[in-house]
Amino acid sequence: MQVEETEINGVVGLTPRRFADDRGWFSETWNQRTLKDAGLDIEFVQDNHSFSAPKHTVRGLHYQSPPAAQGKLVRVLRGEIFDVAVDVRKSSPTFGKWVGMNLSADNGKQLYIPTGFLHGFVTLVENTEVAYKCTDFYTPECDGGVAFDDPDLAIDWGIPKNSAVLSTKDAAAPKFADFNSPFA
Ligand SMILES: Cc1cn([C@H]2C[C@H](O)[C@@H](COP(=O)(O)OP(=O)(O)O[C@H]3O[C@@H](C)C(=O)[C@@H](O)[C@H]3O)O2)c(=O)[nH]c1=O
Repeated sequence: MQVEETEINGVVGLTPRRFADDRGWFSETWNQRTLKDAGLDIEFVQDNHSFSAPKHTVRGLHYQSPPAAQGKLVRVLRGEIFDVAVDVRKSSPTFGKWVGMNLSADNGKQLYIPTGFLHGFVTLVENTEVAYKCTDFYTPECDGGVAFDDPDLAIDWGIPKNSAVLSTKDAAAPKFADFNSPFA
């Protein structure tokens, strides 16, 4: 397991080893003990899988408030995404800053995003499937969002202006300035 720190404390890139042979390859995509040894002592309770048909589908930026805050371990089963985490921990020196990583079926990379972050991704190719493990259950009453293209966040999604494909909910998401972070 290759562990890659990012510019934001707590957000970590992980690349599990792939054992190649004539058939293809084998990889442990999640091993609690290996991650504990790497400093990530996490318990997951829910696995999610989403499929996005159009290229440039943006899902995010999303969060669940405490007591249902979710840490997420994200990877791509088919296609490619640019995965983004925005630090919204009020006491963090990097509050409001974002970090992004290309995750693809080919590169096998994973991004761990702890609680206290907004999370979103853009698909870079058609028919992209994303899988992620969560540390708490889906709790709609704690669900919230912030506009992915908020100028205050200035996230470089790497896609042409106005090309994002959004859900109705995400298209109406509040501004970052109107978001009162629930994360201490
Ligand atoms: C997230 C989620 C959604 N749903 C349902 C609610 C709704 O009817 C349908 C689609 O939900 P959404 O539009 O919220 O799905 P989506 O926009 O894919 O939301 C996800 O985006 C990424 C970026 C995340 O980080 C996730 O935590 C989650 O917020 O699925 C569940 O049943 N369980 C879940 O865990």
